[in-house]
Amino acid sequence: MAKITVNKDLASERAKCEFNVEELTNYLDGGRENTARRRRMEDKVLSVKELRDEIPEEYLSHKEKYENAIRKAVLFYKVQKSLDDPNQSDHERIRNSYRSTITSAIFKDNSPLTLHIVMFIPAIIGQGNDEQREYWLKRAKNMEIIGTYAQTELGHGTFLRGLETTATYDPATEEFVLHSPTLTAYKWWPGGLAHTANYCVVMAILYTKSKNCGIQPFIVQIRDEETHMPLPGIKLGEIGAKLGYNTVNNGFLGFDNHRIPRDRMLMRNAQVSKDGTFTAGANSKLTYGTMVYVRVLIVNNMANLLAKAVTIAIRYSAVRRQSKLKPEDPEPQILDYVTQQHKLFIGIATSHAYSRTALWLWDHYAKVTSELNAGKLDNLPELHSLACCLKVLSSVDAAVFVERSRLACGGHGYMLSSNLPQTYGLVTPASTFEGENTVLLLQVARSLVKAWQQMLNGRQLAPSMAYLADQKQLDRWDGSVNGIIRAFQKVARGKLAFSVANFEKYQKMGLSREDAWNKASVQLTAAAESHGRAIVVQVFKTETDRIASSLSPPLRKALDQLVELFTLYWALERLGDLLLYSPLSEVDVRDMQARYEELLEKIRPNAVGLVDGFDIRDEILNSALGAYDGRVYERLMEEALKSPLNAEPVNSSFHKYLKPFMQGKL
Ligand SMILES: CCCCCCCCCC/C=C\CCCCCCC/C=C/C(=O)SCCNC(=O)CCNC(=O)[C@H](O)C(C)(C)COP(=O)(O)OP(=O)(O)OC[C@H]1O[C@@H](n2cnc3c(N)ncnc32)[C@H](O)[C@@H]1OP(=O)(O)O
Ligand SMILES: Cc1cc2nc3c(=O)[nH]c(=O)nc-3n(C[C@H](O)[C@H](O)[C@H](O)COP(=O)(O)OP(=O)(O)OC[C@H]3O[C@@H](n4cnc5c(N)ncnc54)[C@H](O)[C@@H]3O)c2cc1C
Repeated sequence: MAKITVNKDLASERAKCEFNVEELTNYLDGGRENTARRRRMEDKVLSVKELRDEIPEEYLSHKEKYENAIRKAVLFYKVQKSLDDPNQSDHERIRNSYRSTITSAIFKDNSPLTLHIVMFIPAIIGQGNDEQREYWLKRAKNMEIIGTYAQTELGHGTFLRGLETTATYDPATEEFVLHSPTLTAYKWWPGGLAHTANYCVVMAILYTKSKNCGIQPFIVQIRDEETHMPLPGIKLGEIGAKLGYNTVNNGFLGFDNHRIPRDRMLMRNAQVSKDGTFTAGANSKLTYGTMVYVRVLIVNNMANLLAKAVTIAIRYSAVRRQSKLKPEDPEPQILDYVTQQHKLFIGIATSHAYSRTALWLWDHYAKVTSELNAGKLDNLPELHSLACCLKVLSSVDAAVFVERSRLACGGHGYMLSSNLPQTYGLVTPASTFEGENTVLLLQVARSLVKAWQQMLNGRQLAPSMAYLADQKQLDRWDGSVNGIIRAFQKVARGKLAFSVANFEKYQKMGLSREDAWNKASVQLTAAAESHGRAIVVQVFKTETDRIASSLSPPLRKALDQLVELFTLYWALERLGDLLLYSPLSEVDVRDMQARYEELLEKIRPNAVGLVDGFDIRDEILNSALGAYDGRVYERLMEEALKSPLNAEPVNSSFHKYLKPFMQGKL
């Protein structure tokens, strides 16, 4: 293997690191064997030359980008399949791939098959009865059919009960008639729907015996399996260029009285019999299960995307020298500016926080799902609330810290060759898809208000809300991590109490329950956000303590510093709340600030080691600024030279427009 020359600043950063980077990687992967397995997979995928782009994607047309993405998606799927361990359960397969970011090496803007894997197959698993699973899963898993999840419409994304697509049962032919009565009823957004999928799970309002039976899932063929032409009665297309996700092939879909057989309604929960009799499921919200599943996955996805962005920005900050700290000294590495450390170290800590939280949530999800399969529904409301609030917080924080990483790279962060703009394009839609964030916070608030009433009635609360029942005030400020976690719980409790009181006050003033809720909703969402913060700091701390206990002291110390930094960062961000709901004094604030600055200083020598520990290969980072060797300037120039405009010294537009214009001839 050719020896790589590493930028000397990066090399000296690596020499300074106080812990063993490989040990950190193994910790993040969940063990040495998992690291080895992940790397083997990466080696294998990256050895396929055809999966690499000859021309940078950004110089392709919209159409070429899609065609190139499809070409690679097919090949990538085959390589992945050849590495699959058939003995793993679906749960293990997903859990073991939580650190896999290899997809990013192939697609800068995500794959057109994402929805097939992430929603179509899970919808069949979660919504299909045993017979339907048997038939459709085999076809979907073998890629004999490609599907997507078609729920959102042009006129409605959030309000599912307001969907306009109808599925009307016709007992005479034992078929459902799918129809889009208006333009706003057109399905709009589903990934892969435009030109990739030939099937989809369509969420539509079921009518049988002239009764609205609510939203139900239907598996619908939309294109001919041979010719790929849209079937009669189906209108399909692409929704156009977007901020990101441009290779995901998001589409629209309209139905003109399109008929499908009765057995195409996914009938795990609710059923329609041949004569049109509707049997409701145990809980109508089980129909929303696919969304819960994806919200859980998003938390992990956000942690990985943030790890990518912060790796790029930290390495760049070690290489980049700018301005002067002291007049007599040379220009320092920008990483020596404490403001730069403040911008970036929180990104490292946040990625750790959400990757720990994601695993914790995934295990919780798996437990509740197995209970649901056994007919026990008691823990569904808590799971829904947790998935909503952790999806919201992870997506908001990832978007903020990815963008901050980009800004921290100055002008070069604006270049597509840094891969930071595209990474932002991948994190920011997560605040909207799978439930718009404000709307999901309102769902969390709804569950908190309910819990509050249960507490007043002396009933036991779900474990993640149990802290609400602790009525004891904090008698003194305890600035330890555990002390701050308790203070965050007091904040969440206090804000909830305040918003419930106002909600009730507005009703007493004569507002309807709905209007009072709307009027109190800014406070309610703030209480929901605080609840989420309390959960994340607590899970981050307890899970790190639990898993890191066997690590070497230097690594343990570095992880404890990240947990403390994360906790202090949010305490300082939320000073107003803490001053209102905890016994925090001005002196305590000054102490916290001093400790925060001390932590930045302690983390500084380990910063490059910490991002190296994420072990994200250059091919995955795809960044001129973030490569392992730190050849930032050389790579920027190499990438610039790939611009098609640099293929010729004089562009034809000079002779056509500029020259006549400058010579007054145009
Ligand atoms: C760690 C492991 C990780 C492994 C990693 C593996 C690698 C995988 C790589 C990929 C990873 C990530 C993928 C990233 C890419 C993802 C691409 C995503 C593309 C996007 C797709 C979409 O966006 S699909 C469309 C999504 N749409 C929505 O989310 C719509 C949002 N709206 C709603 O959910 C509902 O309308 C809303 C909940 C807002 C209201 O519903 P409504 O029927 O009106 O209900 P309410 O009246 O408000 O409430 C009634 C009661 O129902 C309860 N409830 C609501 N929802 C649920 C639910 N889902 N489950 C359970 N209960 C629910 C609610 O709480 C009320 O209860 P109450 O008791 O009456 O109060
Ligand atoms: C990249 C991307 C990929 C997507 N992929 C898919 C897919 O594969 N399949 C699919 O079905 N869908 C998909 N979607 C659609 C996505 O799920 C919806 O955009 C999302 O659910 C939000 O709905 P909306 O766009 O209708 O927003 P709206 O609900 O119209 O929200 C607009 C504003 O109104 C506010 N608002 C709405 N309702 C309330 C309320 N009750 N209280 C307070 N405020 C409210 C929101 O907070 C927001 O500020 C995708 C979207 C994106 C961006």
